[in-house]
Amino acid sequence: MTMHATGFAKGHGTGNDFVLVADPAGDRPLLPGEVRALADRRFGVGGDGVIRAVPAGRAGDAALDDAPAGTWAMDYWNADGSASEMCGNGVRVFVRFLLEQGLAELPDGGSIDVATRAGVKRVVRHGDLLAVDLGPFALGGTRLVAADGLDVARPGLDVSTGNPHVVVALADEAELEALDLHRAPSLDPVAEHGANVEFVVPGVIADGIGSIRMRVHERGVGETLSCGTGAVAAALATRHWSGEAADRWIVDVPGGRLEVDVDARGHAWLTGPAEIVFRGEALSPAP
Ligand SMILES: N[C@@H](CCC[C@H](N)C(=O)O)C(=O)O
Repeated sequence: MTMHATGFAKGHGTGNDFVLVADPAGDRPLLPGEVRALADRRFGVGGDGVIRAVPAGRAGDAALDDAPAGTWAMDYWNADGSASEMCGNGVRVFVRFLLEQGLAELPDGGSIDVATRAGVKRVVRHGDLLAVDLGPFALGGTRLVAADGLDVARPGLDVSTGNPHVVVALADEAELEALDLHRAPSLDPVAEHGANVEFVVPGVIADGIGSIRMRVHERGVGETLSCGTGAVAAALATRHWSGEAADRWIVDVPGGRLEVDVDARGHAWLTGPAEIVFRGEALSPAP
C-alpha cells in the first residue's frame, strides 16, 4: 500500500491520541487503509484517530471546503478508517499542531476558526488550555443500551454535538468500574449512523458547578481514555437530568479532566489540555 503521509506528529488531549499530518497543498488525501495503518498501535504510529490539516478549499471534501478562504480544515478520521464529523479533543490538538508547526498564531485570549465536517468551530486559547465552541446542541430521544458488565439494559439519551452520542447514567462508581467496553455496547433501536456511548456517574453540584465521572466507547475506535464531544454530551445529558442545575461541569475521564460550559447563547464549550508529544517520519509503507 502507498503511504501518502510521511512527516507526522503525535498528540493527545487527556489521553485521546491522534496522528497528525499537514497537507498545505491539499495533495495528500488520507485513504481509509492508510488511516488504519497509521493508527495501528503495533505496526503503525498508534492513535485513536488520524487528522489531516489542510486549507479549506483544498480538502477535496465539500463539508470541509465550505468555509471561508484562509481557514484551516480538520480532516478527522477514526482509527478504523471511518471519517467523523467532529472531534472535541481532536480539534484542540489540531490547533496545538498548527501552532507547533508555525502554520498559525494564537495569542493568549485569541481565537482561531477551524473548518470541520460539523461546520466551522472557534477555538480560544486560555494560557496552556484550549477551549472549543461546539455551538448549539440537540438532545434527542432515548434508546436502550446493553453492555458487558451491566446487569440489565439501561435507558440512554441521544445527544448530538455535531457527531452522535448516547449517554447512560449509572448508579455508582462500582457500576462504572464493572463495565467491560471491549465489545461495543448494543443499542435498541440501533443508531442509523452508529454512536459514541458514554456511561456517567453524576457527582455533586456545588456553587453552580457539577461534576461527573465518565467512560466512553467511541464509534470507530473502541474504549478510549477520553472523548471531548463525549464529555460535552455527558455533561449536557446530566445537566438536563438535573433540571439545568448548573452550566459548568467538570468531567473526569480515565485520561484526565475536562471542563464543559453552556454559555448564555446556549453554546456548549469544551476546555482542556492539548499536547503534541512526538514528531516523526514514516520510513516505509505499512503492511
Ligand atoms: N474523540 C473524539 C471523537 C472522535 C469521533 C468519534 N469517534 C465519532 O465517530 O463520532 C472527541 O474528542 O470528541
